[in-house]
Amino acid sequence: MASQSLPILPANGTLQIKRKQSTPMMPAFMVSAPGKVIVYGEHAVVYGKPAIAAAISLRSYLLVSSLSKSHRTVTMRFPDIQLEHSWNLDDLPWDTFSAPGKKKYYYDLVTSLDPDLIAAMQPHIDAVSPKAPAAIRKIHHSTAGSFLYLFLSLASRKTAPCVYTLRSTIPIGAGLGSSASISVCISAALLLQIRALSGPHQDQPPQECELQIERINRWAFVGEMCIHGNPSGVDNTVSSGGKAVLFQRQDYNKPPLVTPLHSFPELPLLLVNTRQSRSTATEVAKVSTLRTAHSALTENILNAIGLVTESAHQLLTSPGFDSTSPTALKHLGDLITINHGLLVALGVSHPKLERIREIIDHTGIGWTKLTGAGGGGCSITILKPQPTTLQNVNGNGNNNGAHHDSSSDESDSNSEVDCSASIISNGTKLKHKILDSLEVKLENEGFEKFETTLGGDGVGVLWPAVLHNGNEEEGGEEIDQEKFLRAEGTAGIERLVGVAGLGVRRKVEREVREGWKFWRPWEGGFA
Ligand SMILES: Nc1ncnc2c1ncn2[C@@H]1O[C@H](COP(=O)(O)OP(=O)(O)OP(=O)(O)O)[C@@H](O)[C@H]1O
Ligand SMILES: C[C@@](O)(CCO)CC(=O)[O-]
Repeated sequence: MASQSLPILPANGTLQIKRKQSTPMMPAFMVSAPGKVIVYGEHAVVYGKPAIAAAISLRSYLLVSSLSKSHRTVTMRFPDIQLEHSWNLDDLPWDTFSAPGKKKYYYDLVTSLDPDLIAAMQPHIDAVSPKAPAAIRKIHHSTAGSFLYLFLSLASRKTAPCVYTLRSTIPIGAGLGSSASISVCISAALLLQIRALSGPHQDQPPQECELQIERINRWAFVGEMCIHGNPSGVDNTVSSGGKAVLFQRQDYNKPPLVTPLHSFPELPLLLVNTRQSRSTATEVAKVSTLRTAHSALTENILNAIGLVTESAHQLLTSPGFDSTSPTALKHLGDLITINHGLLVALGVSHPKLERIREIIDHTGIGWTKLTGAGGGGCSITILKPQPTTLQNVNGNGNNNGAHHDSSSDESDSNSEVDCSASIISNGTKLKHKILDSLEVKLENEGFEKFETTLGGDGVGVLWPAVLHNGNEEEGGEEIDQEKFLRAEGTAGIERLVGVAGLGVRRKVEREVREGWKFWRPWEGGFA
């Protein structure tokens, strides 16, 4: 593996490539970007209200492998959706994308898709999975459209033939920003390939770091537009920058207001996937229909959601905010409950989301809401520091607002039995026991549970795609396409790419990603 440094673009914008030696091909490299949860404010954010969103530790990974010039192809290998397709580089509509008035540059702000460019691209999208069933073809065409629009906008006829292999640990279409995460990966990879990004590297000033993230984010937004039409941009913003943000987009012709929330606590989070698929576009359209039919009412609900977000923001940024204080956590938790109720009123919940909330409420372990577009997808639960007191384990209290109605007796009695059995002095053990019994119960009903943490890193780069695993002498482990494709499940992918994931039961420590570099403006630049 040729050793080659990341391209360096100095502040004055003149491109310099710092290389040990010139090599005919770029080394294989990887980029990775996180999923997100919207903690407060989904749907209302589409109508100009603020939302708070945070990165999670589930991520997408894109491996970029150059081919020799004789290949003349660009290939997507996206096994998560069983998509594999190659285009001949010379057949693509470069002329249309580079025509005067059409050509966009890496530093441009693109806020809408150009119908002429979409039309020029269409025959090449139609050629993708032509025989697949309609529902699958639709998914393939969205992803391929997003990839090709970015590729044709950022690359050029002279771009080296390449294979882009993508795998993600983020459940797709579950409200966790899987599409934004892949758009961020594609945008970052292409910008790195055309050398429009510097770093992340040592001594990178925070402003430059922010500029790089913004550049990736802008193009990721274009990718998001290809996948779901009218995105607010919140998902790609969090996926690019990581941690948590207050996000507001009042004018779609201008960049959104994004305020990083450095004080956002690294909260343990329980994520439950209904496994009920839905499309963000459909859920967003539902709210739009409701808004037309019941405009004043819907406007009030959207305003109320905006107030929920503002209240959380006020608390999170108040002097002396302490995320370990039970009062502060209860405030944030109450807002989760209220926000969920308002989303129910907008009609974007689903019986399966309600069932999950009911099961979790009965354990008293935390506060639950749907996250993202709803209509299925995932719920999030912010965990209480000490989930269940002796009092409510015994059924004498209900500190969670959970309705202990006799119709859900089964979950009640189960959790009571389980909790009673584990009334031990150590609250952590109790929490683990509740989480274990919850997992079984949720799985029995066909749901999938993830334990994760809020507020991690944004986009990262592994350049070249080699992990040293503490042993420089052996030259490291190269991540090639076949290894990457063979890695089994989330654990296999994370092991291969060098990520030690975090769960709610582990101590909150910085995740270990050997060789990976991240733009971290909140730490003064690079890390
Ligand atoms: N791992 C992946 N491989 C290929 N395409 C993907 C992958 N993950 C997401 N996509 C694309 O993104 C689409 C899902 O986007 P959608 O916006 O519906 O859901 P989401 O991004 O997971 O959730 P939300 O936007 O509500 O947070 C898929 O249909 C597919 O086109
Ligand atoms: C439903 C929505 O608010 C969040 C999707 O994760 C849509 C958007 O912001 O683009």
